Amino acid sequence: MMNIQQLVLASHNAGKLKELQAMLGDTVQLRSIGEFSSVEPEETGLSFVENAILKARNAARISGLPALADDSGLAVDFLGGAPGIYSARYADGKGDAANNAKLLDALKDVPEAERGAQFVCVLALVRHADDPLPILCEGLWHGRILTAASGEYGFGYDPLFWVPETNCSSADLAPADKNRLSHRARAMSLLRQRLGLA
Ligand SMILES: O=c1nc[nH]c2c1ncn2[C@H]1C[C@H](O)[C@@H](COP(=O)(O)OP(=O)(O)OP(=O)(O)O)O1
Ligand SMILES: [Mg+2]
Repeated sequence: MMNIQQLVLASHNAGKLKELQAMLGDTVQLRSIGEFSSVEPEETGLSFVENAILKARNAARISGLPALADDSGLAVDFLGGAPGIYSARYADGKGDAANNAKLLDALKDVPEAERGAQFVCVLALVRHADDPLPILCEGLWHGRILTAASGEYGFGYDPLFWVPETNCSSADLAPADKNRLSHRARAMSLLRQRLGLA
């Protein structure tokens, strides 16, 4: 459908770059937007889709390359879907450790049966900054929020996300296993199909 050898990844998150590049293999080279600019666009959208498109357009504009963006987050049932699109900013930009501490606190004394959550990932690919037809793919990953952190791999909320199918946290999973099961893996599998790479 589209022949892309080089894509700029519209993300300043090294964890995403690593995972997405591993999923794409070596037919597509992902270049980080960090090579072109250190300014992060404000994520003003009200949905994962809007923020993914906004980040992709911004990266395509800055780099002159086709751009892929990943907007993702954690939607917790007990919190009505929060932090959702605000996951990265949950503890006011103080980073992953503060986000995780705030989440544990928000779910203090909440019983296991009410600790359901899903990771959400939307990938948006634009051929150029003004592309009128971005390619959009989404993936969900269902799990539960643990009562204490576990695991060393991954990034973000991984130490708190219990994965039922493997009976461990997503930070306990070896990277190759997370990259087969995750919300990002599901979205990327759809994107590969759309691009004729599957
Ligand atoms: O597989 C994951 N494992 C653990 N945590 C995750 C995952 N996927 C997303 N997350 C969390 C990290 C961050 O708190 C938020 C994404 O926020 P999001 O704005 O999409 O990414 P970001 O600001 O880190 O980088 P950027 O916007 O430059 O791509 O959800
Ligand atoms: Mg962000």
